[in-house]
Formats: sequence, structure tokens, C-alpha cells
Amino acid sequence: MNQPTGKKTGILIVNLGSPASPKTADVRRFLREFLGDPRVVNIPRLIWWLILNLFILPFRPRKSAHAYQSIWTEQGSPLVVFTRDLSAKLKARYGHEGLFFDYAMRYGQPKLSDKLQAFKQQQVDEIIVLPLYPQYSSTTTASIFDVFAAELASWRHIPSLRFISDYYRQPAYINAVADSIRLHWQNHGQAELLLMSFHGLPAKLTELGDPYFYHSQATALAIAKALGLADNQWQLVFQSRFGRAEWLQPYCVEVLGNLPKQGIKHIDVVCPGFAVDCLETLEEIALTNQDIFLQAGGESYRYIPALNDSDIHAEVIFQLTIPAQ
Ligand SMILES: C=CC1=C(C)c2cc3[nH]c(cc4nc(cc5[nH]c(cc1n2)c(C)c5CCC(=O)O)C(CCC(=O)O)=C4C)c(C)c3C=C
Ligand SMILES: [Fe+2]
Ligand SMILES: [Fe+2]
Repeated sequence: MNQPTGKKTGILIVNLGSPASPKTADVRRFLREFLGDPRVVNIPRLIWWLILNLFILPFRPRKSAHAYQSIWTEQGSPLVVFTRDLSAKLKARYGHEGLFFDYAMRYGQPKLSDKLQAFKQQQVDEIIVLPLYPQYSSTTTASIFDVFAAELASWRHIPSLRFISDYYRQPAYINAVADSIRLHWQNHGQAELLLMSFHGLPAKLTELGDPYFYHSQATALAIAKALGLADNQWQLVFQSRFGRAEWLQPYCVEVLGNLPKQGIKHIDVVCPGFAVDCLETLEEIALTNQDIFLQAGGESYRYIPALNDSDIHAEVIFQLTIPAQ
């Protein structure tokens, strides 16, 4: 393993972030920051500013706050708590006087810039940033890069840097997800179909060069292959459509509504694009979409959790970020 050499490395895992609380005012503050990011919604600023302030921020926060309330825990938002606990596990297992682990959020708290400042105080020689998005997207990964670069722009002494832009091809990640699915099958049995659901994106981003669609396809194929699944035993879908534009297809909710008509009534659902469980998996996939499937005539629907703060996830991340000697 990595022995102390006098060199200091700081490893920062970064996730999307959550509102400070599931109250409407905090959700509004969060959505303003998130949806105001030009990486997330890339249309002319003035037009978007009007749409956001007139049609979205007066209404959406109340609806989203209800959704957040249904998954909020005593410790806070699942996304933040799992990310924090994963970081604590990395620190406990792999940290030493030359290797620091910490976590930050792109929106909300804790801030990426504060954590980079802390590494500066510790006089690290190298900073490794791992966005917790296995598949690269301009809307997520690049947005983290923007904040990372903006913070460093004011530093006099830039240390060595590594920004990990994706990890969907890494065998450690693919095998960890495949193992978690196999374990679920050992405990609960294997359903007729494994649905692999990824967060969606506006479809036009693919034409503009965002590789997320291909990264998602490659991930689903690799997991299906690792599990030895035949083509009719799994399907890839995209969830969480936002707004009226065309998003990546097939849409999760449409597929869920059609499967029972095609005679498929028992499904397992996994979300390999989410490193930790969050609103989009715990509320949308595990609650809302389960209802859609059962209402359409489905009989059993099981959500397979994300890797979260498991030992295996910490090991995957350590392998991805292991610093050069
Ligand atoms: C234009 C809108 C959005 C794009 C593009 C988008 C891409 C995208 N998002 C994730 C991961 C997450 N998104 C989450 C919540 C969330 N996403 C959007 C909109 C877009 N996402 C909204 C408005 C929200 C907030 C909730 C709501 O009002 O519906 C989350 C969960 C955060 C949490 O606190 O739990 C995650 C994670 C990815 C990976 C992605 C592109 C690949
Ligand atoms: Fe999202
Ligand atoms: Fe959603």
C-alpha cells in the first residue's frame, strides 16, 4: 500500500449536493443555485433567468420539498450523509499523515472551495478530485471542474493536480455494481428483468458532444456482461426528465408503464449512475416509479441500493484515486 514518502496528497470526492433542509425556502435556495448553473441549463441567460424566476422557482420548490421530506433522515439528506460517511470510511481505512480524504458538494454545503483551501493549509503536494459521477456529463462533471478551476485561479502555488473525469470503464466499479446485484439476487431471488436506470439529460447535448449517453450504454452493457445476462434479461432506461424538451430515451416511466402489457411483471431496478442513494433513487425510483409499475399491472418491483458507504465502495474509490508514488 501507499507508504508515507514525505509527500502529501489530498483526495476530494465531490457530489451534487442537497438543500440545507427539506423546507420549501431551503429547497428554493438550492434549486436557484443548481438550475442557475449554465452547465446544467444552457440556454441564453436572460431567457432562462425569466423562466426560472417566473415559472420554476415560485412552484417547483414546494413540490420538491415534499419529495425531499419523504426521504430525509435524522442525520440529513441521504446524498450528503452517504457521501460524508463514505469519506469518513476512506479516511479511517486508507488515510495517513501523507494521505488526506475529504468530501464536498457542488451545490450547497460543504463547499468545494473550502475543502481545497483546507488542503492548501495542509500544504499538500498533490490534489486529486473525483466527481462521484461514473459517467461524464457536461452538466455534472464539467460543472465541478469549473468550480475547481475557479478556486485554483487565485492560488500562487499550484500543486500537482488530477481530475478524474469518469470511471464507468473501471473494472473495480463495474464488478462492485455487478456483485451488489448478485448479492441482491441471492437474498431475494432474480426477477424476470433487470432495469438499469440512469439520470437523463436533454437529448441535444449528445449531438453537441456530451458523451454521457455512450458512457451510460457502455456501463449497462458491461454490467450485463459481468452478470452473464442475455439481451432479453435487462434494459437500459433514463429517468428524472425535467421540462418539456426531448431527453435521452427510452424514458423510465414509459417503459415501466409498458412492461406489464408485454408480460413482464417482476423486475429489479438498479441505478448504476448514482454512487450513493439520493432523492432521484429513493423517492423517484423506489417510491414513485414503483407505483407506476404496480398500477400498470406489475406484480413485484425491487430497488437495488447504490454502493453508498459500503466497504466495497471505499475500496473502489481508493483504487480509482490511488496516488502516484
Ligand atoms: C436541467 C435539469 C437537470 C439536468 C440536466 C440534470 C442532470 C443530472 N443530474 C444528476 C444527478 C442528480 N440530480 C438530482 C436532483 C435534481 N436534478 C434536477 C435537474 C437536472 N439534473 C433537479 C431539478 C433536481 C432536484 C430535485 C427536483 O426538484 O427534482 C440529484 C439528487 C440530489 C439530492 O439532494 O438527493 C442527483 C444525484 C445527474 C447524474 C445528471 C446528469 C448526468
Ligand atoms: Fe439531476
Ligand atoms: Fe427527479
